[in-house]
Amino acid sequence: KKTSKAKIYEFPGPYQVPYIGRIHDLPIQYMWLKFYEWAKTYGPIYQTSMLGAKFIIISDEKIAEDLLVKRAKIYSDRPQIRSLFDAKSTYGSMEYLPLMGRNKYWSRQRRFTHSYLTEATNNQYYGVMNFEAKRFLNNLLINPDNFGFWLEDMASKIMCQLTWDDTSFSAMYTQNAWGLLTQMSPAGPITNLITPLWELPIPINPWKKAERIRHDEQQALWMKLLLNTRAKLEKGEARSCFTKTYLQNEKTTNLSGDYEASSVIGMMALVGIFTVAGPLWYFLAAMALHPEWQKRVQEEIDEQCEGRMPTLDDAPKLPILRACIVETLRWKPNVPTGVAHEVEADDWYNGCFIAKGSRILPLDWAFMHNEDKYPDSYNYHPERYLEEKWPTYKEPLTQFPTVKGLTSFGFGQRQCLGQSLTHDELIVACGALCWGFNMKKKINPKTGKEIEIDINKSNSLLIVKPDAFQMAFEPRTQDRRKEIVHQWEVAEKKDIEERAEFLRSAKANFVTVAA
Ligand code: HEM
Repeated sequence: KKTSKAKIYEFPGPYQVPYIGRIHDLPIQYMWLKFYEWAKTYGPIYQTSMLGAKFIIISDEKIAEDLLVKRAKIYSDRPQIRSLFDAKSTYGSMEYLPLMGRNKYWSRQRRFTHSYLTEATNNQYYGVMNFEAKRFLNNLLINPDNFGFWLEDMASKIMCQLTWDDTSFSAMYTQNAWGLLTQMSPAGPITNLITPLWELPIPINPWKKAERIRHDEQQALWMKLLLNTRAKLEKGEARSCFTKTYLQNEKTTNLSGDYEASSVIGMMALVGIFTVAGPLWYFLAAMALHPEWQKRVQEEIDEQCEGRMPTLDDAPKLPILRACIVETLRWKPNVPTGVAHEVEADDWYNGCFIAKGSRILPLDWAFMHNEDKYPDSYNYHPERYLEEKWPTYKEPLTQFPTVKGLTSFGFGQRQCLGQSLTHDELIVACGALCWGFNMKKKINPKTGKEIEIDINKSNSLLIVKPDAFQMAFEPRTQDRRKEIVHQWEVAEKKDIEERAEFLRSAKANFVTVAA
C-alpha cells in the first residue's frame, strides 16, 4: 500500500470486501481449516479482517515465538469478546482470567492461579486424581455406554474437589463450563461475529438478555460456594481446598475481596473441565482405532507397575503411555485456532506493518500439521517420540515425551497455567483406562459389524471435543474387573469415614472452644 509519505508494506492475505472484510466466506464450522487453507496460499503470516477487526494469522512456530514471546511486552493483551460483559475487565469486572486484558487484575490473578495450581501439583493433587480415576473405572463397569458423561464428570469432579471440597454439583458445573465456553467462542452466539448486533436495545436483544441470566447465575454460584466455605471454616468444619486456603490468607493476598476471589477460583475450576476432557475423548478414540498401541501401553503398565493401576509416581517409567497421550494432543489439537493475543502498539515484522489493536492468532492446527516436524501429520504415530529417526525424538525418555511446552498451550506471558495439571490428569486417567479395560469399536448387534468412530466431526467452539461416538469397554480380565470394584469400594469407604471423622472432631473442638 502506498501513502503520501512512505511505502507501508502489509502482510499478504485474501481480498477484503470493504467494511465486512472476509466475514462472508469464513465458515463458523471448523474455522481453523479455512485459516489453514489460506495459510497455504498467503504464507506463514498473513492478514485478514472481519467488520473492521484486523487478524494476523501465524502458522509458523518461529514467527509465533518472535512476536508472542520475544516481543511479549506489547503482544500479550487480549481482544474484546463481544458477547460477554467486560470480558477484558477493562471496567473492573475481574471475572475471566484467561480473557482479561493485560491489566492489574490479570497480573494478580495469574500469580494467584499459578501459585494455587503449583501447590496442588507439588502435593500430587492430594490424591484427588487417583480417587476420581477409581470412581471413573467403576462407573465404566456399571454403565460403559455413558463413558462420555463419566469422563467429563471425572474432570469436573477433580476441579470441584480441589476448589471447594465438594463434588456433588459436578454435572451441573460441567454445564456451566459449556455455557461460558459457548458464549466466548466465535462459533457461539452470532453477536461474536456480527458484533454490532450486541448493541441493539435490550428489548430487542435476546443475546444480551440470555447472557445477563447466564452471567448472574454463574457469579451467584461462585459467591455461594465461597460463602459456604467461610461458614464451614468459622465452625472449624472446612476441609482443605483452594477456597479455604484463600479464606485463611485473605488478609495477605492482593485480591480485592470475596467477589474477585470467588471469580478467580470459580474460573480455575471451569477452565479445567473441557480442556482435559477433550483430549480424553480423543485418547479413547485413538485406543479403539489403534489396538496395537493400546496393547503396547497395557504391556508397559503391566510390566512397570507390576499389576497395579499406575499413579503419578510411575510416569517416568511409562514413555509409551506418555507418547500416546502427547500424540493424541498433536493429532487432534483441542484449541485448534489458538487463543488470540492483541497488540498494544504499532509494530513491524519482516518489513511489514502490524497496527496497534491487531489480533494475532497462533494457529495451532497449522503448527501440529507441520510436516517437517511431524511427518505424516494426519496419522497417529506415537513412535515419533520413541524412535530416534523421527524429528521429535528427544531423550531422556524418563522425561520426554511430555505435553508440557506444546504449542497448544500458547505463548509468552499468556501461556497456559494448567500444563502440569493436564499432564498429570491425563497420565492418571489414561493410565487407569489402559490398565483396566480393553477399548474397542462397538459391534452393532443387528448387523454384527463394527460401528465406525468418526473422529473428524467435532464442535467448533474455542475448545474442541469430538461429536459423541460409541465404543465398547471390556475389563481386561475377571480379576481386573474385581479389582476395579474393590479398589473403588475401599477408596469410597475411606473417603466417607475421613469426612465423618473430620466433622466429628470439628464439632467436638467447636463445643470445647464455645464452652
Ligand atoms: C489440553 C489442555 C489445555 C490446553 C490445550 C490449554 C490451552 C490454553 C491456551 C492456548 C491458552 C492461551 C495461551 C495464550 O494466550 O497464548 C490457555 C490459557 C490458560 N489456561 Fe489452559 N489449556 C489446557 C488446560 C488447562 C487447565 C487444565 C487449566 C487449569 C485448571 C488451564 C488454565 C489456563 C489459564 C488460567 C489460562 C489463562 C492464562 C492467561 O491468560 O494469562 N488450562 N490455555
